[in-house]
Amino acid sequence: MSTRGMLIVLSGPSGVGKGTVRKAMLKNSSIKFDYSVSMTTRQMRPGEVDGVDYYFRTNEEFEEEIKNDGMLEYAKYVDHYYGTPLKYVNQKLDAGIDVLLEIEVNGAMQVREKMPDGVFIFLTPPDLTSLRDRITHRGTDDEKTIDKRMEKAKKEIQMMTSYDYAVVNDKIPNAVEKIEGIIRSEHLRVARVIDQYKKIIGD
Ligand SMILES: Nc1ncnc2c1ncn2[C@@H]1O[C@H](COP(=O)(O)OP(=O)(O)OP(=O)(O)O)[C@@H](O)[C@H]1O
Ligand SMILES: Nc1nc2c(ncn2[C@@H]2O[C@H](COP(=O)(O)O)[C@@H](O)[C@H]2O)c(=O)[nH]1
Repeated sequence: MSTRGMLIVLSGPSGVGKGTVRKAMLKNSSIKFDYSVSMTTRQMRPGEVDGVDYYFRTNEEFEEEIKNDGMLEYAKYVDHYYGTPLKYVNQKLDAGIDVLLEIEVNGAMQVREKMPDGVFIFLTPPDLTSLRDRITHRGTDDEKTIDKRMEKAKKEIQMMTSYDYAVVNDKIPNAVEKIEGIIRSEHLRVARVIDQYKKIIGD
């Protein structure tokens, strides 16, 4: 019997660099995981691809998914729905593959309730000025939206105490190295590997 995959939840304020760090890990790292593509009702940004960056859906379609118990978690963030389709996550975990979710804090707390053996990592900015600079330089949001995201960010950072780990994204390679270290250590937890030893030690 293969061991169930590990669920890794990466949260942190919008613009802190979650996507950048995840892409760096998928490209270079010896750590293997699949990324769960979220569903959202927000507008597609230039360069984004449906099914790759998000599943872009209407409000009605999203609410239908909720009604059909199709979401592991969902939340409203700055006027739009965001959520994690449940089926993909379960399929991968059942196949022994680690899955990474990149989600905001309210959704992460729903996942904590449903899948408490997940690993919950909070990515923080070095400070709020750098955070604003990152969102601004990304060039995807107008000033009003940036203000809303910064207000959210302050509240989200207060939620860091509900996570298992905090990683500062000062430089991308530093953050990647720390997250890789967390994942490696988490794989060694006795609770995760005990099934493999049952033949030797008995039940
Ligand atoms: N360590 C870093 N130093 C400087 N800039 C960074 C760093 N990490 C990411 N960035 C930049 O910050 C911007 C936001 O990064 P990214 O889109 O990955 O954030 P995010 O947390 O995934 O945002 P969202 O949650 O809104 O999708 C990008 O322009 C990215 O290049
Ligand atoms: N609760 C969830 N939050 C999600 C999900 N996918 C993304 N997000 C978070 O939303 C904000 C805004 O994202 P953006 O792409 O519009 O900048 C950010 O904090 C994301 O992490 C999800 O499935 N569930």
